[in-house]
Amino acid sequence: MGTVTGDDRFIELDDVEKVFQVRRRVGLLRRERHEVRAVDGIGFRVARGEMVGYIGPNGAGKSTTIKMLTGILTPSGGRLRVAGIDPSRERTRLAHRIGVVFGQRTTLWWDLPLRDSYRLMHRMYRIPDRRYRENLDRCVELLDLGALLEVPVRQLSLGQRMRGDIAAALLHDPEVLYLDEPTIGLDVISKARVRQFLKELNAERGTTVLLTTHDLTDIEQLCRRVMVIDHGRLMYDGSLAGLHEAGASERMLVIDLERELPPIALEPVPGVEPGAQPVLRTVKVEGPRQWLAFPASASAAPLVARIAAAYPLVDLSVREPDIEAVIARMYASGS
Ligand SMILES: Nc1ncnc2c1ncn2[C@@H]1O[C@H](COP(=O)(O)OP(=O)(O)OP(=O)(O)O)[C@@H](O)[C@H]1O
Repeated sequence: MGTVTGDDRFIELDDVEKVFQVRRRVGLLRRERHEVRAVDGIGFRVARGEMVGYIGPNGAGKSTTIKMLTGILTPSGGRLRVAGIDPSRERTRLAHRIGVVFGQRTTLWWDLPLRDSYRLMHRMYRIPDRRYRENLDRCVELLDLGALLEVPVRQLSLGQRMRGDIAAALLHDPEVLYLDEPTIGLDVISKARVRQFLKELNAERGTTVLLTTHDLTDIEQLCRRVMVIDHGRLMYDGSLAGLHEAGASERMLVIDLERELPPIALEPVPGVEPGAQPVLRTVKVEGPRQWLAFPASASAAPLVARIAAAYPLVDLSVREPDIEAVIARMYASGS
């Protein structure tokens, strides 16, 4: 078995830094060296079996962190361990214990049918036959890959390819899975399927998951804990509700009524303190459609039920605030 390590610090970073030396052109001929501190002194622990969101604006240092965790990049400073292993020193040994999915790139062979890519991985990772077959069968079933196995990867849609990539990352039973934007560009149904699969994986196998995303719904549905990074530093580590509170952010109900009506206004719920009731704020009314903002930390379901009881509701959706907006408000409120 692998290196023994405390389960509460399965992933461990202490004051980790990554500094890139870049040359920048100054004027026509001169080039100047300067430093980019992509990761600037980050420390955190992730326990075995946790599912953690790792979010932040573009260029914050997320991918650089993940690359250090996989051993692709060596930290410039600090200490980093995954399952007790120093990734950059023992990258190959670690590779047998981790899985990585980059939403924007594929690890599959472009010209080969999915099944052949998996066969290659079977050999590359020296996965025991039985384990390989069991894992493949399970992924094929849960990710609905049956009809796609003989299709060359280049002919797959983005959502199909992503499911194919997730299966590829799991064939060797990794203990840790790093997901970099796993639902980017997917339609609603594919997103739901990927999220459901990850939830089951985590619940059944106890796989530790570190998830980078710009989609707050991913976090909301999958992660009890979220870390926010910006300019290479950890800005927040806690629950999503806590993040919403820190950012005082709002979600939006988009309501389609049967006909055009004045802005929706709800009667207060009897017996509940006025201060404890979520406040609905009308943002826009356009014909029978209304946009209503409510505090992101409040639950949407009771609000929807109250609206449905009082108004002729035809359709509705809940829009999440985007991560950049939440983080911007977090700064503004001085957290
Ligand atoms: N190989 C490199 N050489 C020089 N600078 C780099 C390199 N890789 C990343 N950077 C810089 O480091 C910073 C952090 O980049 P990183 O890719 O980690 O951000 P990110 O949070 O993953 O962003 P995104 O959400 O856009 O993927 C950026 O300023 C980026 O330009």
